[in-house]
Amino acid sequence: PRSNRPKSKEHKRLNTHRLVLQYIVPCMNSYGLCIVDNFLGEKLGDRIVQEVRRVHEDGSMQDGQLACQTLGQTKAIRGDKIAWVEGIETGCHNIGVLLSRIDKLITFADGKLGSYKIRGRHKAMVACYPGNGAGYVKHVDNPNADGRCVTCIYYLNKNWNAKEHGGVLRIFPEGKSYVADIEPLFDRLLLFWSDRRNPHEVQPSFATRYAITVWYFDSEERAEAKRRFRDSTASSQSSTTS
Ligand SMILES: COc1ccc2cc(-c3cnc(C(=O)NCC(=O)O)c(O)c3)ccc2c1
Ligand SMILES: [Mn+2]
Repeated sequence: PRSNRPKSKEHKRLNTHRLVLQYIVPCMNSYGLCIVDNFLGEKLGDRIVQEVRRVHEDGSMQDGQLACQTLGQTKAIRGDKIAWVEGIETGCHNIGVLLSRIDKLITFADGKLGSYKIRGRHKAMVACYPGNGAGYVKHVDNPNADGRCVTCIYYLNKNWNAKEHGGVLRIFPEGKSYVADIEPLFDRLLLFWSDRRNPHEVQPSFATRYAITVWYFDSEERAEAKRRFRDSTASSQSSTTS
């Protein structure tokens, strides 16, 4: 039957083109955030989950930030644990495939996402919220123009039930009367502007919660941020030597 005919390369390219131009671009420019469900399909999604689980079980994730240290009580709830991955490491091939698929979306969208010129990105951040009730307090990813313009998060959690497991990402779009509650569902891709337009929080998670985040740079803002950083380190050196 047609359904399992291997999709020709051209067929896939046209699908991506349509997804970007008819959905992602207009959605980002209107709402500043956009959800794509069933991004890669179950087979590839499963392979990525397996690789992320192994990264977690191998102990390659750094301990998360101190989520909360109630005074006196020694037990500190640690937040998300993370590992930075390029996708070329052994055992991370399918994470690499995910990154190249997101890169393709961003490349197709280039010049149409706001007025950004996207020429690069961070390594991927593979994150695990251990399910001990830790979340992530309300924050802005890029509050001070460090160059990051779009946050892309790929979620990996099958049978996630927010009523029971929590772990909802709540975005508070600046100046809007509504909030966006996003469940970290398997094979879901979320994109949103990284700056102050999108403060957000991860609500306490009560089951292991995996996500892969990539931040894309606007070339101009990134270059400017690097200049500022160089000047600040140069001036601090001169002050110490003088
Ligand atoms: C300098 O070293 C580090 C190391 C780790 C860092 C992690 C974050 C971060 C930011 N945002 C989120 C988030 O919003 N997740 C939303 C979701 O999972 O649905 C998150 O999980 C993690 C930010 C800065 C960091 C700097
Ligand atoms: Mn964030």
